[in-house]
Amino acid sequence: MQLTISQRFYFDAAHTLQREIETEGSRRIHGHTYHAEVSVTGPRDPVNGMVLDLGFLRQRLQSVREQLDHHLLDDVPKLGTPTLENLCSFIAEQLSDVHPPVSRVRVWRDAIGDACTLDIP
Ligand SMILES: Nc1nc2c(c(=O)[nH]1)N=C([C@H](O)[C@H](O)COP(=O)(O)OP(=O)(O)OP(=O)(O)O)CN2
Ligand SMILES: [Zn+2]
Repeated sequence: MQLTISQRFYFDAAHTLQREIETEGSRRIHGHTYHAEVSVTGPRDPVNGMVLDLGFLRQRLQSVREQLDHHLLDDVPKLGTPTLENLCSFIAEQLSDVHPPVSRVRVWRDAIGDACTLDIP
């Protein structure tokens, strides 16, 4: 039986973005509060009854958060253009050694309802 556990974190960060619409406001440095949810899918360990200790996942998410929170996302190494899409793949890459593996990363901004979901088969 496969089960999915998940954990959320948030970070406040600034960025700029080159776009074809709403160009001026996006090009200026501005900030957002981002929320992220990371899911891990796997079987339960028969001894401890856990897919993965959520405390372990929390520690890993804290180290990802430290790379993003109160940073200018344009300058974060390996992130690329600071879009929701690239934030999903950056977070997944940072957690690529977690076992059982990360099955989904979701990043969203509550203020305007924007969201991106990366499903990892
Ligand atoms: N496919 C994507 N499209 C857009 C992304 C993205 O990450 N992926 N990101 C943006 C921008 O971050 C943009 O700043 C959002 O701008 P806007 O819709 O104008 O929202 P506000 O900055 O006004 O929102 P507040 O959070 O209320 O300040 C655009 N497109
Ligand atoms: Zn923005």
